[in-house]
Amino acid sequence: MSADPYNAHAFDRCAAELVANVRELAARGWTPATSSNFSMRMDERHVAITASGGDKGRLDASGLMVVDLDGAPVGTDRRPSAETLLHTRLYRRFPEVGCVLHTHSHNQTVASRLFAGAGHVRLEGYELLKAFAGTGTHETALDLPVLPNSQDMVALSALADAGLDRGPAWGYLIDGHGLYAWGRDMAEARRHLEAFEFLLGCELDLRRLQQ
Ligand SMILES: CSC[C@@H](O)[C@@H](O)C(=O)COP(=O)(O)O
Ligand SMILES: [Zn+2]
Repeated sequence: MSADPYNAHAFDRCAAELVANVRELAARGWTPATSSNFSMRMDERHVAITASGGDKGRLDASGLMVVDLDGAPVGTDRRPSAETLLHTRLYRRFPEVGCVLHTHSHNQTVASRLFAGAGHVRLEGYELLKAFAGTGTHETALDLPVLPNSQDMVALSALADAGLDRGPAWGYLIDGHGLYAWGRDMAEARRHLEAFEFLLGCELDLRRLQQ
């Protein structure tokens, strides 16, 4: 545990935004069985993140804590999300990223299995691609990476980081696991998460209908 001081107001601001949004995402069934984790950047050294375990549909500020960019708890002995390093790696790599959202929806999990062999899901020709920051037309393609799952977060976060060298992305899937999506703030991260969820649902339906 680090004692590195942080601004309590910054934590309260992030906590309020996280609690409201996480509960809404949980109400959609995207966080089954205590799965999923969520974070927001507080400042250049601190991140507010969900503690490990707990029903995300009942999240309140007591289910949130502070970690540094190495994933070490700050000012508490509580256990942060088991997947904290996947969050902090993104905050380290992209100074502009302000929010990381990880969910385990049915669509995300099925798509991660279906497209694991290809290593990505190609999302192409959809109007909703314009939901992704920097995309102004449907006449484009976005490859959502699919990574192999692992319980070794050091290895998995390094793999995710290497995958991002291949091109810009606002998210990745993990095989049999779920989706990570991020953005400059909560509103953008949530827009990206919702767009991925919708587009993955479209891809799954198309495959069913094309059988
Ligand atoms: C309850 S199974 C899901 C977990 O293994 C994990 O993938 C997850 O998303 C939640 O872990 P957590 O440690 O609560 O952040
Ligand atoms: Zn998970």
